[in-house]
Amino acid sequence: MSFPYPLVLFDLDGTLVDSAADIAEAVNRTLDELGHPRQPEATVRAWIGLGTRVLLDSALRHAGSRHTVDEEMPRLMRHYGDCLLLNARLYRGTVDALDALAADGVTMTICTNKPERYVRPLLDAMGITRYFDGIVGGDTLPERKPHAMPLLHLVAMHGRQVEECLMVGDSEADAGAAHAAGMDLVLVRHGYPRDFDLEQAGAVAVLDDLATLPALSRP
Ligand SMILES: O=C(O)COP(=O)(O)O
Ligand SMILES: [Mg+2]
Repeated sequence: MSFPYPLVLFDLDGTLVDSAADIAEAVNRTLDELGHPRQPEATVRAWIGLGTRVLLDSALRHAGSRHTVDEEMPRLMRHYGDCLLLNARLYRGTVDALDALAADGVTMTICTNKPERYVRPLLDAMGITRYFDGIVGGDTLPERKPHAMPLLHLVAMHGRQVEECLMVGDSEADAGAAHAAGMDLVLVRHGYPRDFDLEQAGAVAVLDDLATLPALSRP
């Protein structure tokens, strides 16, 4: 193996899959049904990354809604499932990176804040399920990113030490979780980073294209 980390934890939305248009459509169908104005995708992108409760809470607050997250989660989840595969696509370089790492013997997992039941259907539709050995979603464990728990769960599942593992993500949640776990971090520039300076996040690399990931060397 030439890649310096035998276990890689990939974030999903904004890192491997460009899913913002579908998430925005799910939010907009929800807002529409509640009588609130639809929002541009650019606005919704800033609400992605901390899980679907934060997504809905952000949308309802932005709309000045009297509806609550607890009441309206089932509505959002219905639309989320309906919209999951409308426009989703892999980022350029994703398959190249996964192929090269797999050929090198690297074990790969998914560590996402997306609800777990939507993760595998999305991976299946993108044709990349076979690369991953272990999936943790935003509702799999009691804590989600930026907590360290989902990362440490995957590390333990594979019997690895944190020092042997790399988190690859796009957002503050990924950076926060990696730092909390004491894990090295790579960030991509093509995702949904909210109010967050990728260059100042303590990443070992910030990539324009995932295809360059397999050439990463350790700091
Ligand atoms: O669902 C979210 O909030 C974001 O999902 P991610 O962790 O794959 O970026
Ligand atoms: Mg992400």
